[in-house]
Amino acid sequence: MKIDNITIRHMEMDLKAPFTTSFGTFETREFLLLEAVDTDGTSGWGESVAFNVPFYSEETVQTNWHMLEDFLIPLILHKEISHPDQVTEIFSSIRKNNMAKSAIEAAVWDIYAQQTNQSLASALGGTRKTIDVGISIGIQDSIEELVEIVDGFINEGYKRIKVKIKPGWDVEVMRTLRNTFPDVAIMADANSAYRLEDIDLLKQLDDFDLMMIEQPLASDDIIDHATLQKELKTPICLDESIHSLEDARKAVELGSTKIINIKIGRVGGLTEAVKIHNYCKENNIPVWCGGMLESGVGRAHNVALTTLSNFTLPGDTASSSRYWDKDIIEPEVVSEHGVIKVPELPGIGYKINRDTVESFTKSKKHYK
Ligand SMILES: O=C(O)CCC(=O)C1=CC=C[C@@H](O)[C@@H]1C(=O)O
Ligand SMILES: [Mg+2]
Repeated sequence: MKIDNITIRHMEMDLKAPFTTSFGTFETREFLLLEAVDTDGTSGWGESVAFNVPFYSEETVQTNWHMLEDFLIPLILHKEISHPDQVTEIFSSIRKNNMAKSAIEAAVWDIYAQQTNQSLASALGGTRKTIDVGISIGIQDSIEELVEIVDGFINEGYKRIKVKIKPGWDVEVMRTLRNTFPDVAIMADANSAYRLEDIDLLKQLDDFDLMMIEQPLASDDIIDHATLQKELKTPICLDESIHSLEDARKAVELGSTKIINIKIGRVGGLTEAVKIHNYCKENNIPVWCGGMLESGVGRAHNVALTTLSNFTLPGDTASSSRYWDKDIIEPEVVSEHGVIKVPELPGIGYKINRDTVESFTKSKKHYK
């Protein structure tokens, strides 16, 4: 395989409903969409999950464009690639910038799967033909509103409910949800909104039989999470703290986490995501696939990754229609009763609607 040209598109899609986390509210989703074309004309697609603001991680749409244009694209264009695992090696001189790297790496995986006439799921070693999925719900204006939204998604059959928490929107919220929905799988995601001093408050969450508390403490911490996990009954799940297999190994060995949320962009691509999956499987740490309000391209990659055997907990990959009036792929990702059928066509398995892509394109640039 040899990448002949790459097109980057700065996309902006309106979210059907604002999504609020402990670090802010999104009403639209800006992101970079990347198309890589092999010398034989095969197109592969990847999506960077970086936001337009550096609040989830230090990467943004703008930093991504700079890294792709000035460093990553020049490293990979016209280079002979025999397997997508080589992309991580090709990029090894570039520090971090994982979301920018993963946009290209995921597109290369898409090309490879098409050229080897297999689904991306199979190319990654996945075996599942369907995947169970949950839903992630942002912070609402009132607990009553949240209860109504949760009720709706439970009726749609989502396998687990993830709600955002932050100081002032936590214990009462989770108590109400647990009292209203005694048998539903519920988890909380704090996005680093707490400190170790909040330990007494966080221990109150142990009363609600949550599946996990995601990233309660600082986004670059594993030490305080290890201290906190010793005090909590509820398993801690790390998201922002885990950028690589090495981060995962250290966190598991320290006892900082009992579950890991794998996000392809956060860890630099599918190759590293599979390595983290395999390590966690060997160490009896269940994993699930986190979401980043992706378009259908990133959503398709998440579906493929979630077919690997140790993705035993429902992830965030809900239906396209949860986020978008119209997605950029056909068919859209559809979850029926919390189950998504894994496409078996070669590559990501969904067709890109180029007209819809153009309609959401703010700007684009072609690199040969
Ligand atoms: O529905 C999804 O795509 C998941 C949304 C979600 O929970 C998140 C998206 C992006 C950053 C965070 O706010 C949060 C997460 O940490 O998982
Ligand atoms: Mg999270």
